[in-house]
Amino acid sequence: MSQSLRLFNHASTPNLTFPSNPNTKQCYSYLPKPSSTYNRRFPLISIRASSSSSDLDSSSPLLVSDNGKGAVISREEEYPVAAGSIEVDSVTETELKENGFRSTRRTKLVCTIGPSTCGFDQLESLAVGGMNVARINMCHGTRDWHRQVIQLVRRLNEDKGYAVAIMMDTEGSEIHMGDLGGASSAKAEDGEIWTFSVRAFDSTLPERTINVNYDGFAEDVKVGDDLLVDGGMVRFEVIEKIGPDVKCRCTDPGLLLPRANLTFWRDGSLVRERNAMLPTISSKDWLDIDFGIAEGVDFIAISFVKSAEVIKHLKSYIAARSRDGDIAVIAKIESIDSLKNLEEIVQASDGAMVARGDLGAQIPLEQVPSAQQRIVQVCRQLNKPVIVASQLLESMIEYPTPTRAEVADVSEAVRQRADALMLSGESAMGQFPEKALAVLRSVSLRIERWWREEKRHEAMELPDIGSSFSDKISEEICSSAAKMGHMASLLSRCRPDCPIFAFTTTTSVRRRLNLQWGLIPFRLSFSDDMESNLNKTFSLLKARNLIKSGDLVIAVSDMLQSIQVMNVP
Ligand SMILES: Nc1ncnc2c1ncn2[C@@H]1O[C@H](COP(=O)(O)OP(=O)(O)O)[C@@H](O)[C@H]1O
Ligand SMILES: C=C(OP(=O)(O)O)C(=O)O
Ligand SMILES: [K+]
Ligand SMILES: [Mg+2]
Repeated sequence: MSQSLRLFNHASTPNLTFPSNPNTKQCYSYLPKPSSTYNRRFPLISIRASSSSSDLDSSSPLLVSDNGKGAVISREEEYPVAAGSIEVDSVTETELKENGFRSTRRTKLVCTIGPSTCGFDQLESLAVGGMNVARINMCHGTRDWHRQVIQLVRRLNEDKGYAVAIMMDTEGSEIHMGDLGGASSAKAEDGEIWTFSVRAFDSTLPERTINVNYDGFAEDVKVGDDLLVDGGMVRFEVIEKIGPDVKCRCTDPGLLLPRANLTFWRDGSLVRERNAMLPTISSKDWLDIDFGIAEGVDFIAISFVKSAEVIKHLKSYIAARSRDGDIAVIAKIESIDSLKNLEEIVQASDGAMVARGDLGAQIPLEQVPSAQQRIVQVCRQLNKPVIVASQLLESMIEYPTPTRAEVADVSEAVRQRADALMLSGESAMGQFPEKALAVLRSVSLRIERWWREEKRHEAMELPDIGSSFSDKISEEICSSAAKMGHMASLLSRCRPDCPIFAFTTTTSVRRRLNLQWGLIPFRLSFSDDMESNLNKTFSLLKARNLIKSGDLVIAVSDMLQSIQVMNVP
């Protein structure tokens, strides 16, 4: 039987019990006895495994389990896991078997799905290549198109054993161009005169004419303003206004893409008075959100968030409408206001995205890297998953290899320990979606391996975040479990130098956990008896060759408010 060490279990001991085994490391923190019955909202097992008890080094794997951040969720579609079975992503299982625990990828990958990747086989290739979350961007395509993608991802999960989550990204109500009358792009040359118009054109667009989605556009711009397409990819100067038409001269030539974002600048600053009056969630966005709720997406990302209020409003809207209120809301940080109100926005959200595309159109480009670093740090402090997005591998839309600069950018995001990296055009409409994904994967793995080799376990001062007493206890339990292996961990937040196995009873929670750094979600059924849950988990993992007898593990359970160190029986 396992040499089991019970550090604390209030169910059987009134206070802290110190271990009698002299070989175990003496590094526990005092855990006060909870005053009330223990909190069942967060059944949590954290198991840290290594080959022998003397091998408690920081790079050995940590397995964690979490049943979501709220009540145990049951969906109508939810089906019990067959007794004696455990569900894990088939790609992860293969990786675990082939490479062992230590080399599992910690950084998660999000792919935007578009014309290049919307077929079943293409989606499957992305899943095989490590896609954890599929993003659909409601700026483009019809709801029917998006529904089709959602259904294909579902089928992929069901038929082939993946747990790819779906993120729906709203259009938001910023100013953008129309869809170029069906053309995939248009080239604007230096000195050319183009017309930006709010008129509705019933047939084809006149030559060098761009439709603008915002009625107040022609009133708001002034002659002399700079008009930036996509944050400066193409630049125009406003030279004349004729009713609904605004004539502009191209000053920086480039490719115009359908529905590209437009900003205008006056005397070196962004003009944003009008934008401030547009609602963050437009009426079209609300329809898309209803669609997302009806389709049961896992995440809704909100564009151009300005304040925490809109997030709170959306969260209560979702809670009232979704069957189980389990759609996570991701705040996209891509405006000056979102940077100003960053902490409160992140606090109100279930996660954030560093949406560098639009962010770079609203603040000077050279400020984007420091903004990214701050957003990633704030998210980690507040324990919210964070995605770094846009232009990570932009050149791979056209070319099969990335630039050195792009690889350096991806490395930096991984090094910052962002939870996830995202592909946009590279996977949506690029020529090499799978290659781009492979670059994200291999760069992530390389940096993560380098940490292990160099033993760079970055410890960050993390503030207490639990508000309730039992949350605080959970936090204590996790950090003391982490300290035993000289590594940081309040679960994923501590970015421990080991994978974290997350056990849940719920399919949707399993998919949502997929966004978080280092978490490998499993689904199995739990009983009320934690001891037998653990034993069952061990035997299922052993049967799948994912752990073996003798592996040393630390099991953290906030169902029992306990930590146990034991060898796998
Ligand atoms: N559902 C879709 N249908 C058609 N094209 C799409 C779709 N999703 C994305 N794209 C294409 O991929 C590009 C990059 O995607 P993304 O970065 O999400 O959007 P945007 O460039 O509008 O911010 C888009 O500009 C568009 O050309
Ligand atoms: C991710 C972003 O948002 P979208 O692609 O919807 O513009 C961005 O602006 O970087
Ligand atoms: K969007
Ligand atoms: Mg954006």
